Amino acid sequence: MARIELADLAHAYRPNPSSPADYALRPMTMQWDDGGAYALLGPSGCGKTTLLNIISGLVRPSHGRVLFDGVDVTDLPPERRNIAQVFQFPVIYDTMTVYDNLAFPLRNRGWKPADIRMRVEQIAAMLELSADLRHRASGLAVDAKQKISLGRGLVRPDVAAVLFDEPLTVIDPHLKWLLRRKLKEIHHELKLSLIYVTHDQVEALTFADKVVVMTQGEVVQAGSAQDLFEEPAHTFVGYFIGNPGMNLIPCTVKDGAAQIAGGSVALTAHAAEALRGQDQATLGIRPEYVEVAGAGEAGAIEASVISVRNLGTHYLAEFMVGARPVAAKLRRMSAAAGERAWLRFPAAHTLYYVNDRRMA
Ligand SMILES: Nc1ncnc2c1ncn2[C@@H]1O[C@H](COP(=O)(O)OP(=O)(O)OP(=O)(O)O)[C@@H](O)[C@H]1O
Repeated sequence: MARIELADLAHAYRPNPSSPADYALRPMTMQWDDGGAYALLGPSGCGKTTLLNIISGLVRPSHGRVLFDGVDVTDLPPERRNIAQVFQFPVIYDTMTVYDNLAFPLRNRGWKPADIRMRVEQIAAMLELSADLRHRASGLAVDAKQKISLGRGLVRPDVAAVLFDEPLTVIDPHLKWLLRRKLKEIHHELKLSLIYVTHDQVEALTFADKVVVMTQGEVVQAGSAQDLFEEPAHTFVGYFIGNPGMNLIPCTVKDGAAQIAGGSVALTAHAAEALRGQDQATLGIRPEYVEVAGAGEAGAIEASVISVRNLGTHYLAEFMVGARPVAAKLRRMSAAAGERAWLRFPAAHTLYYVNDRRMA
């Protein structure tokens, strides 16, 4: 296992990039700790696969360096980087048995047959493939084949890291859920460094200890599920994580308050200090923390109720505050669509952004 550092890394597929939009990856410096379980999360086209391929050596970055345990590997080809990579679709030898598929990476490195047997049986048991070890891979369903691919990625204990690029795409939803949990258990047991690429927030948040969120070629936050939920560092993290995502409401900063559509939300001393010198900001609050106040209550914002849905465990209500929609998840909801309501944004859960970055 290795600590992976990306030092001032950037990548453009086109020659002579001149504007930020020409880069598939914008300049980044970051570190992936030895033994960590990471997810790389972001929408299609944000640069996840490019970043993964730069770590494995399939793509050479146009700027910056890649270091494994402090050693510069930027110019090393994939086969000399000691990385295992699992792709979206199974990459296995159809004519071999499941056992031989799993044993292949170990035989290649000259392991003794008895050691191979022990390791293959351990990995097969973890992935519930033990009963299939003697079967030819060609006869198996696609999800069993993908389990073999996962096994081949995990079988070598000496790799710098195992990289997964959307590995559960071909797996049916129920098995997907089980395999995600399994991969997490395997991570705790084998202590491998894992980087798991996905565009699915549930997949990322259930698998990883640390989720690295990307948008438009940029890493905008790396943190635990709780960090991303409670304190999104960037408006993109706010609305991408959560269902529905964070409410983001433009406001005017004036007289110690955030002014929105005729109402005002008092700033804490910390927020007032952080927003000093700004006259415009964006107020962010998750639907989980929006509260309904009494009519005309001090500090409450007037809104119109657009829709209310009873989802069994809670109500999902949509309001309009001025021209902005605001979603709320509420335990109780007495107002109906078309009526007025007053909303309260508790200071402890109200964040402020300027140019998409969190200030307070
Ligand atoms: N070989 C290539 N040549 C030119 N442009 C590329 C190449 N590969 C990717 N790109 C571009 O780089 C950007 C990032 O692509 P990348 O595949 O890394 O994103 P991604 O987040 O992995 O997306 P997806 O989830 O759809 O695979 C996209 O604009 C894509 O069109």
